[in-house]
Amino acid sequence: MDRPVTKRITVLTLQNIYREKGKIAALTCYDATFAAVLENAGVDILLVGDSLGNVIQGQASTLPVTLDEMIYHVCCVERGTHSVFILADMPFGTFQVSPQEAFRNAVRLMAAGAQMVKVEGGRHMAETIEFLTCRGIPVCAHIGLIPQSVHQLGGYKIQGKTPDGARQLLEDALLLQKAGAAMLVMELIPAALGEEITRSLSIPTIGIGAGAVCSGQVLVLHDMLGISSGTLPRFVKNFMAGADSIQVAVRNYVKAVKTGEFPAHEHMF
Ligand SMILES: Nc1nc(=O)c2c([nH]1)NC[C@@H]1CN(c3ccc(C(=O)N[C@@H](CCC(=O)O)C(=O)O)cc3)CN21
Ligand SMILES: CC(C)C(=O)C(=O)O
Ligand SMILES: [Mg+2]
Repeated sequence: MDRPVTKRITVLTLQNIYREKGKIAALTCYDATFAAVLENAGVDILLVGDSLGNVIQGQASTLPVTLDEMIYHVCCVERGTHSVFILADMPFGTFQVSPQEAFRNAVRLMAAGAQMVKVEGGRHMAETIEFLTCRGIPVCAHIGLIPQSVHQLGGYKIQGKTPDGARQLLEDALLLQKAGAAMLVMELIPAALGEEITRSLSIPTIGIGAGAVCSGQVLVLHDMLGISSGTLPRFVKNFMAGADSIQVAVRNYVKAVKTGEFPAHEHMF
């Protein structure tokens, strides 16, 4: 017999958690050992994020990360796990030129073991999201602070602060859902806007600095383990404080997300 296509949590499992109003706990992950720890601790989604440029490679931004590097880390995470859902970032420059080029590049991440790809950007990504979705590749959209545009945004600043900015982000979210996005990451936006977008959509929203009323939360693994260098964004909580192992810290994160205890007021804007 063939190797089973997946014994994993699927996009349907995520939709079920969402429909039953449960919370989705996601963390970034880049290697097989952490992947096994996170899977055993009950994390629902492992995001192989291009934040690996920062935390693995020591880069100043996510911009230098290549598709081949992303593929290598997706393979590592896939090998370390058997049940968790694997989401992979499309790195800078691999999906912006055309829907066709985005499809070719997304295929390589899916072949490496990703179950969904994530693309940064608002309404201008709608055509690409529709192109991929219609051809069998589930897509997670990512709006708000989009780190690949850091040089355009002028820093890692909160987005959607003005009434006009907030309205545009809500419109983006609705257009990306209409284009077929299966999920939406919202990064660094006011909590009230995160709530408004979450209530306006019928797909799960995953927040990072987007307040408590999201369908789920994500953090960079190294940030929540308290081992990242430099000053951390306010939305980060160190779950190693008061935990005596990484396993316990990750379990506490999953519990805190599922109960709605994280994020608390001090992690919001
Ligand atoms: N380790 C790590 N964690 C991340 O969350 C992360 C990365 N790397 N690399 C890519 C981007 C960059 N991110 C960042 C970086 C800095 C802030 C930050 O300092 N934000 C300020 C907000 C400033 C404002 O109010 O506008 C903060 O206080 O949180 C936020 C997100 C998120 N992503
Ligand atoms: C912070 C999350 C959402 C991400 O895109 C990444 O880790 O690259
Ligand atoms: Mg990313």
